Amino acid sequence: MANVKCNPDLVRERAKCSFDVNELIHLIDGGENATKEKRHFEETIFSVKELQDAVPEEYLSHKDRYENAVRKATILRDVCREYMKKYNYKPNRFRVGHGVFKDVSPFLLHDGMFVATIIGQGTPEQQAEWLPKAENMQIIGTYAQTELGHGSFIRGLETRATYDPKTEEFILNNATLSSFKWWPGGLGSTVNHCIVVAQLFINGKSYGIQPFIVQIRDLNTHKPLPGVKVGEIGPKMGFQTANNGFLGFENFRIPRMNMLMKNAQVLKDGTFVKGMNEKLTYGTMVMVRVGIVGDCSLNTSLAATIAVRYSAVRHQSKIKAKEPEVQILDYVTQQHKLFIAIASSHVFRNVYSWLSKSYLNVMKDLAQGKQDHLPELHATACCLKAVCSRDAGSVVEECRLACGGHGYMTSSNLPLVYGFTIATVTYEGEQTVLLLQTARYLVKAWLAALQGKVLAPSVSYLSDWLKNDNVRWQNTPEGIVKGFQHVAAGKVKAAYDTIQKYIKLGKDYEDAWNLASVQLMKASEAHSRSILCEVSWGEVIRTSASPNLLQVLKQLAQLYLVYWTLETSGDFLVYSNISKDDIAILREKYEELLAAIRPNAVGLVDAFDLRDEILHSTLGSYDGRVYERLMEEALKSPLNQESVNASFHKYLKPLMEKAKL
Ligand SMILES: CCCCCCCCCCCCCCC/C=C/C(=O)SCCNC(=O)CCNC(=O)[C@H](O)C(C)(C)COP(=O)(O)OP(=O)(O)OC[C@H]1O[C@@H](n2cnc3c(N)ncnc32)[C@H](O)[C@@H]1OP(=O)(O)O
Ligand SMILES: Cc1cc2nc3c(=O)[nH]c(=O)nc-3n(C[C@H](O)[C@H](O)[C@H](O)COP(=O)(O)OP(=O)(O)OC[C@H]3O[C@@H](n4cnc5c(N)ncnc54)[C@H](O)[C@@H]3O)c2cc1C
Repeated sequence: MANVKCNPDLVRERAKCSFDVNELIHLIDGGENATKEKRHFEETIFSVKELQDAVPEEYLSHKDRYENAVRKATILRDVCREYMKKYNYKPNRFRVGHGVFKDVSPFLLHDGMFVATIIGQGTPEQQAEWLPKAENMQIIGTYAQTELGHGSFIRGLETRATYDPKTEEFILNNATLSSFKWWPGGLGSTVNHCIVVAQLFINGKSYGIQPFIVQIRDLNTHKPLPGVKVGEIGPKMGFQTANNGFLGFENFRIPRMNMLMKNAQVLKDGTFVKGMNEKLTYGTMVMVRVGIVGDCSLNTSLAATIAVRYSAVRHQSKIKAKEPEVQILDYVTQQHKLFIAIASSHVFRNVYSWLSKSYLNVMKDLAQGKQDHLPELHATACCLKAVCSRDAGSVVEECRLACGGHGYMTSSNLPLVYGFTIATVTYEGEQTVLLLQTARYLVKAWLAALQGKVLAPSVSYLSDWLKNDNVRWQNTPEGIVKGFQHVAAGKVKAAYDTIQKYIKLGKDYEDAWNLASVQLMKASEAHSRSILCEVSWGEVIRTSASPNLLQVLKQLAQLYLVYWTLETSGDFLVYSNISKDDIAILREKYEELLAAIRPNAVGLVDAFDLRDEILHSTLGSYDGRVYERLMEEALKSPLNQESVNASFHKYLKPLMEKAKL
């Protein structure tokens, strides 16, 4: 990239960077070698001509766009397969996926949830049967859980799997419209198999929801099998190429061994054998929620790179009347909009890495029959997924708005990035629903703290606060982290007290919970923010990097802490010992941090190392040829391929002629 002829502003920006951009790239990737491997892989993918679109996708019809996405998905699969064989390298398909599809691959659910559920929910025998076929794409699948009538409340799912001991089969049925599966990615026209989450019935008795692996289309003709009704759900806000679909069954029979039985089993005679914990059936969702935190880091870095580079190139208005128009990045309000995006991406990455380790530890424990840490993992993954996805959506939208009118152009790619980022707020557990899951855990933890019990590490601050809620405020990163814990503890206590108040007024627990649920949700958010602050600050101070880089990483981490303290200063005034003077000091600190980060802004986004092919943006490319690219892309419009459009003769001319009469 270094030899590309760049916009002079970007050249100047790069020259003033105070740290070694390559050092940060290696740090993000996990080492110099990892960067080399990543770049070699990406070079290979993006040099495949067939993966490059001649016409921007947005000009294609819904159908052509889908077919083009499937075409590219299959080529990408082949290239990856060869590459993995040759180099024994497991690539990050999500990163290149943004480049290849711009939007979402119709195989996303195959990779992200179908294969993962076979691994997580299948017995060794079932894995041996299905996994090789799924991994080498002999079968293509998705994860079909949500229905028209139920998504959040999965115990309310209506699809039925009724066991027939005579034939040793399950009979799948969707008797009502609301029971139809609705949303699964790839289901519309791509997949031939599904994980179907259905209510198990044996001898008229319900045994809760269980996962079943179901073939829905003929492998040769791709026709839906008899008894299967399947189709696509139509255009959405984003995810246009994900091929989300609907599905219903009518007396559709599958063999007994198609119930994934790692956790619970149905024996031949219809005996149901309960698993260690029925919530393990929800395991794939926990894994994906962890992954989404990492995805939030990637999505945020895409938007930050586009908006920061554009802001360095774009000149508009003046700060001083007699001086030239400035780069819009010099407006402190612009820095306020954008630097939190850079900082958030680093925070999400660090927290993702921490959360993934917890996830893997809990999986190891579960394999040995230990489930003590599962509730903590579930609670932590829920609130982090909810808050990170919401933050990422807001950050991406702020970056788009920060690009003014050009940010509204599809060719900036910011509308698409927003489309797939904001979807993460809803899928894999709607944000409020997940925050309230964490709130259940927090309320229990609070009760345990009141009883003097030892709490799990992520909530131990509740006990500390109970012992001493009068800690002096300190304007240091550690002091701010403590402050976030005080806010969280104060909010948990207030929500708990509110529940108790309603119970004393004669409400039952469930109604009291609902009445207090705004507070519970806010407590959960505050708990999540305290984890984000504590973990990300902790990771940064433990980072081994050169002094110059470490200084910049600390500035970003501090920016995150100070930004969120100021954003939630009302909470700090209520629940911590912060004073108005402390807030004034933090405001000053915030301005200092923006100024300190300013010279490194372009270097910092360069360090995300997102190739132009991944960014897909007229505004964000490495060379900064913004106006040239905007014009080049505009000229690709089909309306610009003709000097006069047929509508002139058909409609406009007759209209004008009528007006003459
Ligand atoms: C740089 C790296 C990038 C990497 C990127 C990787 C990205 C990966 C992407 C992969 C592909 C992504 C594409 C995805 C597309 C979208 C897919 C989907 O959306 S699939 C459908 C997802 N659906 C949901 O998430 C539904 C949400 N609802 C639920 O999870 C549940 O209904 C509920 C948890 C909200 C409630 O369940 P319910 O049974 O009603 O439980 P209770 O409320 O009664 O709680 C009982 C008890 O159980 C505990 N619990 C609940 N869930 C779990 C769990 N999963 N694990 C452990 N424990 C759980 C809960 O805490 C309660 O405990 P208690 O002690 O009683 O308080
Ligand atoms: C782009 C996209 C891709 C998807 N892909 C898949 C897929 O591949 N497979 C699949 O199975 N599903 C998929 N889904 C479905 C997704 O998982 C659900 O839409 C999601 O879990 C939310 O459920 P819902 O739609 O029922 O929302 P609802 O629960 O109906 O939410 C509507 C409102 O009700 C509120 N609400 C609901 N319950 C409660 C409660 N207990 N307390 C307080 N408030 C509540 C919510 O907070 C929200 O404000 C996808 C969805 C999207 C948008």
